[in-house]
Amino acid sequence: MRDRRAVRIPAPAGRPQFDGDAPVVVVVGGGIAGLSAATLLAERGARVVLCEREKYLGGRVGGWSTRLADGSEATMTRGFHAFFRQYYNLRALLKRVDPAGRALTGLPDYPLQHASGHRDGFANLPKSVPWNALAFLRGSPTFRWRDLPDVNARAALSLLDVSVPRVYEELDSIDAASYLEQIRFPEAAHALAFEVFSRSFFAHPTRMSAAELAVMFHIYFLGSSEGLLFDVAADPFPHGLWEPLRRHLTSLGTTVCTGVEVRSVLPGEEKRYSVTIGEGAIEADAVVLAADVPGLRALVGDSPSLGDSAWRDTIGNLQTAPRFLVSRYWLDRPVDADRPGFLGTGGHDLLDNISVLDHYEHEARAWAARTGGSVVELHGYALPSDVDEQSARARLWVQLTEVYPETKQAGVVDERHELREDCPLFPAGGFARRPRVTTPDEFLVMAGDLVRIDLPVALMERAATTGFAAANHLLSRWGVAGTELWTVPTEGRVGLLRSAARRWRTL
Ligand SMILES: Cc1cc2nc3c(=O)[nH]c(=O)nc-3n(C[C@H](O)[C@H](O)[C@H](O)COP(=O)(O)OP(=O)(O)OC[C@H]3O[C@@H](n4cnc5c(N)ncnc54)[C@H](O)[C@@H]3O)c2cc1C
Repeated sequence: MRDRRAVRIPAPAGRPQFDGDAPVVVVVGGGIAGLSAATLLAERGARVVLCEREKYLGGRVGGWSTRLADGSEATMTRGFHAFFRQYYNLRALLKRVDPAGRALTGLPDYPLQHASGHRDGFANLPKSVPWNALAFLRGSPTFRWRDLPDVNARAALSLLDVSVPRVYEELDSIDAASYLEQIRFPEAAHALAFEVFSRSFFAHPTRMSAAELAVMFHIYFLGSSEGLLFDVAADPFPHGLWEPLRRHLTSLGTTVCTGVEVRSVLPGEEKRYSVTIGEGAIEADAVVLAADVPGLRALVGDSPSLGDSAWRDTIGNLQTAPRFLVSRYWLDRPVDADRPGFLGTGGHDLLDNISVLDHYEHEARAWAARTGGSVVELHGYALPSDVDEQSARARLWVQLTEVYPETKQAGVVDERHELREDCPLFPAGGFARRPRVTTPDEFLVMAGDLVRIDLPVALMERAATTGFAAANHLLSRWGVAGTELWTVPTEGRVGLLRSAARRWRTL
């Protein structure tokens, strides 16, 4: 159930559908942002062409078939994803093809384990703020009451009064590491809760905006009653999520093209744009750019008449976070039965989390039941530039054996590794320069987790929210109704804490 204080942004008004005047819209990118935009536009009757460079949909949440050394067919994916309960807009997208909510399944907790042995969790906390935070503090071995006098209350209070977008004015100029130092949280707490968060943005805290970290804190701690509990995909992403959505789109008349790269968007002859796709071109009335950072930079670079020079500079200056490695192992024996489906890890050299897929995903569970083995995935984010792929793989494996010692004896049936560098970086001072949903061209819009929208949403939910917002913008240009959006409250929800923070701010 949605937080009762969640905020509804009403749908832009208009006629319910296009009637005989449907425009052609090309959506560039078949990740969550592109799929959200394409779905809403197609549902309103636009003639949508969705173009995705990879052979699969889902972007960074995509997956593909692979044959393992033992002859089994398996699905490799871009890696474990947590679908938090406050991802209202993403869930609205998935509901189109999964009305009963079977595609996602809950994990009981979000356990975090530090190399020193401390372990925290978020299960069984009260739902209301601030009792959830107080109960967490009471039960946490990492946050000890006796450490609290050392905390810089003034700096920490700004976390209690996060208001979006104001928090970007207050904190975007400093990086997350400096901010964490100002707060002076106990070291283990700092490493566990906050570095884990900032690394979930694929960046080391020194390279990430403190405002982005504070927004995460708001979304998952004090801003929403859903907290840090999440669901995972019960089936590999393509089977459970994206192929059903592809069928939904096709049934609405959308042309879904995978394995094709959009190379440029140029002025059209009969319509506003001519979109170059592979060797051909399509004339379009509007374009949604829902590509990742490298794709956007290349596409805009090859589309000289698109936007204006300030906007083109913004796109040209977008940065990606450092490389990250996802390693999946099919092992010849199980891990201990009490290992959680997902474990966040802190204080290790490269390892950020471990998931045991056969503990929650049907396909992996079937493979494990058939072979007596297990399927384990390791993530290492923000890899240092001097670490090559081979040594990153080796170090992640060693760290797995330290956290789950039973894997020392395991034989590897097969393994797959994905080393990528395609997540956006949100550096300190970068907020004002982020691209927005609207662009200097009225019928060119943007969507994606890199796109600025002044709501407390992040990652997959930012992708879905900006995707719907981009479609809303185009639809309202044509006088057609859009969709409502939802978000967790845009500011701290406990009046007392908010006024304390404000008082400190004015001192
Ligand atoms: C390992 C990993 C773990 C993650 N874990 C979580 C998590 O637990 N929770 C969470 O909320 N988020 C998580 N994320 C982040 C999440 O995956 C992203 O926020 C989200 O998927 C972004 O969606 P998007 O549509 O904005 O971009 P993308 O998924 O990157 O989609 C952009 C698409 O555009 C395509 N493209 C680019 N250029 C072109 C072109 N010229 N022509 C055609 N197509 C093009 C790309 O191939 C890509 O498919 C994780 C990411 C990774 C990598």
